[in-house]
Amino acid sequence: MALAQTEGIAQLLRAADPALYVEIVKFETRGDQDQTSKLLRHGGKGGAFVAEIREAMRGGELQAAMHSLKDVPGNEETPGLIIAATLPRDPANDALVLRPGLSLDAFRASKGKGFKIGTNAVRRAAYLRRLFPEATVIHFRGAADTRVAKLDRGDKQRLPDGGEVGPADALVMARSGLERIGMASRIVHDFSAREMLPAVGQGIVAVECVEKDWVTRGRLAKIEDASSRLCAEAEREVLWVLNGHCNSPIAGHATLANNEMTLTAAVLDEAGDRFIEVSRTGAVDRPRELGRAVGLDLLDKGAAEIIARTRPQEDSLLS
Ligand SMILES: NCc1[nH]cc(CCC(=O)O)c1CC(=O)O
Repeated sequence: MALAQTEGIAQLLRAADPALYVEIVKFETRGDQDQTSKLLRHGGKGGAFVAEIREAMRGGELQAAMHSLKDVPGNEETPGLIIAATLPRDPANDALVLRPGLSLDAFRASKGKGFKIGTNAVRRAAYLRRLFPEATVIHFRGAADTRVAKLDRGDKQRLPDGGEVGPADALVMARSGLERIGMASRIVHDFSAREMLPAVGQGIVAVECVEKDWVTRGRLAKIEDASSRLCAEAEREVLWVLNGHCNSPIAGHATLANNEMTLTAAVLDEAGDRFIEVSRTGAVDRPRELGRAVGLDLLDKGAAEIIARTRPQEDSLLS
């Protein structure tokens, strides 16, 4: 998935400047291969590996780095670096994939009863518990293609305590991720924002560079998508207001229409019992203001209480 996203950036850069030489440098993505808590302790998904890439940029070995915006923490300082481009947003929604042989009709008829649904994100797990209280939600690790392969093989998931669970009957993943690995044809249902609000930044690829590298910034400015930047700023402001220390599932999604922005954000508890959602519409050119207002609305409505009650998670908090 990371490679597909990076190739997308390279194509845009080459289209903007045909004379530009673009080389993709692959880092051994321990984050993708081995998503154990060992890595997550360094500060989020693949934290150790992101630090290596940033080091290489600061050292001048690389000019730019690709991130899924969703995986960039909302409260992290990255001195000297800047997100110089946000690419046009891919679909932000989550999607349902079924084990071959299972039908959506059967799933619908059962309302999830008897189904084991795998997902890698606390936000998706919380929404699934709300949507399908009778289904069993199981934590499904691994890179996107690994997760689909595990589903198809009927692999069991090993639990931290040594036990096993599964096999899974279904998976919930980002549509954009499935598209990037060429597996969109496996999607049987796209969740609407009403059913399952996406994670902040989901579907947006961000390009980071050294703040003072004006040559690179100039090149990246040419591939910047203004709408996706506006949405990203509004959504990420919500994270900022909720202060990142939040271990509860948070969702946030902005859309633009008629020169206005509508921002919806939610805080859930893991069990899916408690759920606060807020939506506001505002001026398109003041995304942070809107994000701030929505974040404060969430706090007013009791988000802080949900957040305080959620036990710390080692795993991805925001996805
Ligand atoms: N956490 C991993 C991750 N980071 C970004 C995406 C793809 C979605 C995107 O473009 O934001 C995924 C896969 C997933 O969540 O299923």
